[in-house]
Amino acid sequence: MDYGVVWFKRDFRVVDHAALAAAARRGPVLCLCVVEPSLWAQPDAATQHYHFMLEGARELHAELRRLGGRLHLVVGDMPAVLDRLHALAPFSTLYSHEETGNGASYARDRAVARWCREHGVRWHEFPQFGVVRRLTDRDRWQPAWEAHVGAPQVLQPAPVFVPLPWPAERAPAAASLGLPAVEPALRQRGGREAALACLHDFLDVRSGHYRGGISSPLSAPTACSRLSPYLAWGQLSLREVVHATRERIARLPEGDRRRAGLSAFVSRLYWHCHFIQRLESEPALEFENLHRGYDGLRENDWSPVHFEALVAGRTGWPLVDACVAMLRETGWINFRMRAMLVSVAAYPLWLHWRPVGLWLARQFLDYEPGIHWSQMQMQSGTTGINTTRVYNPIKQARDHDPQGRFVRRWLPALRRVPDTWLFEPWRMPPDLQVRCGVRVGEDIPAPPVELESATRAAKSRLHALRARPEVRAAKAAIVERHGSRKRPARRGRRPSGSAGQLQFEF
Ligand SMILES: Cc1cc2nc3c(=O)[nH]c(=O)nc-3n(C[C@H](O)[C@H](O)[C@H](O)COP(=O)(O)OP(=O)(O)OC[C@H]3O[C@@H](n4cnc5c(N)ncnc54)[C@H](O)[C@@H]3O)c2cc1C
Repeated sequence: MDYGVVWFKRDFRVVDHAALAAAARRGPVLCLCVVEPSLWAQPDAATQHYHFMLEGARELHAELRRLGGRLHLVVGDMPAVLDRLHALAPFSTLYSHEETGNGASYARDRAVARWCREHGVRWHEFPQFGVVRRLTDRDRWQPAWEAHVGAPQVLQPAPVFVPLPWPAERAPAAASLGLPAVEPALRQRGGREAALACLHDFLDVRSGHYRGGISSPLSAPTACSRLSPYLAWGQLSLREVVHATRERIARLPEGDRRRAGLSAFVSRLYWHCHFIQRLESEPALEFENLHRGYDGLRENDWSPVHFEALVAGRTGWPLVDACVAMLRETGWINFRMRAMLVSVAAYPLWLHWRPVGLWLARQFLDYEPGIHWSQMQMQSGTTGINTTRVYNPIKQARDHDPQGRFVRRWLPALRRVPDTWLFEPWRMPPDLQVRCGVRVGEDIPAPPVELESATRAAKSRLHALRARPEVRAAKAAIVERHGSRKRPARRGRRPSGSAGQLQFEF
């Protein structure tokens, strides 16, 4: 009996699942979730990702049980799994969503495509986001995004299920995949139920605080949607979220704060796919500068001392260290604080984006390679098409945590530091350090570099490179291939130094 294999990757849901629907329309289906040890051994993989994925898989399994089937979990590298399955129970078609993942998942997909060709199996892949495979013209991207999110959700015909021809396997423990034991104690939980609760809570209530609430690390945890891990792991479909949001906007009265919040939120969903499209079109950007003219800028200056201070949350700049502490406990921080962390790493600490990005990929529960690596490069100044954005952690603290509530929550030693010294505690006079019982260099670290001069030196190195004729000349091609067309600059009147998505505001 012929059947189709539905391969669930980062799309653990039944709702709006094009691959499952297509397979079920054609005949019996076998639903597969493959734990691939070689992917979990990658340097961007983390225990929290694995557990979040399994939480989603468990709920998907329960959902498929209600439909009369099950999700079969198998451990092994995908081509080997397909070999085994095909030998025991031949099938003619493989169904999945397209994935724009890291280099290892891209190589794996190519190996699967090869396997399919060699075994006469058709592989049908369906877009999961508004990302276009083999996009030839960036001008066509925005209408394609709108067409994807505006299309009706895929209706699910009742599938007929086929069992796996070998006994059920258990998910391996994270440790046996080489993943560390620790994960953020307060991270979001995976699964469709938590995802829907998060979505509706945001649509109903929290979106009223989105505008004005997303920048401060104090208000952002509730003002932001917090949907990123559910989108990254496909426990919600992007289209489902856009539809629910647009329907809600249409029902809200004029002047309701949620309307503005939800409109701004939809534009973030557009950026979500815009950045993933960059990696889809340029897979090398995970490893190489998007603008190759910036090669050599930081590669040869790696400072383990700076990196260790950052990762340990011991840079001495309170807002930076508090963000690292929050990230360690929760697996999430807001956009502005992510950008600030990377900016501090890239400018005063002069660290290359790749190792910093690997560390952050493991810290972020919502790690989405396309957004992540594009943002790492943008905030480090190596895309060549974005304005240099440098976030001063002292100014950010004054603007977004003026009373020091955030830094004192995450850095207990600062609770004893008087308000006057909160933003620059390393400057406290020695007698005051004794009186408040906080010694710089012991209870709190001193910054490894002087912020202003180190940032100034970093910026001038970057600007010197950017001014070179060959670097300037190569910019146009990158804008053409990757620049956003959302708000095009008026013909012949570009603000100086701008191109593509310079108007990207946060
Ligand atoms: C260095 C750096 C790395 C990042 N890495 C990731 C990542 O791995 N995964 C990830 O989902 N986001 C990443 N972001 C973008 C952004 O910080 C997160 O999407 C956001 O903080 C997630 O919280 P939220 O869902 O509550 O966001 P909301 O503000 O509620 O946004 C809604 C959704 O829009 C998308 N989105 C929001 N901001 C952006 C943005 N700037 N670019 C692209 N998409 C956006 C996300 O899917 C998000 O879930 C990164 C940002 C920076 C500066």
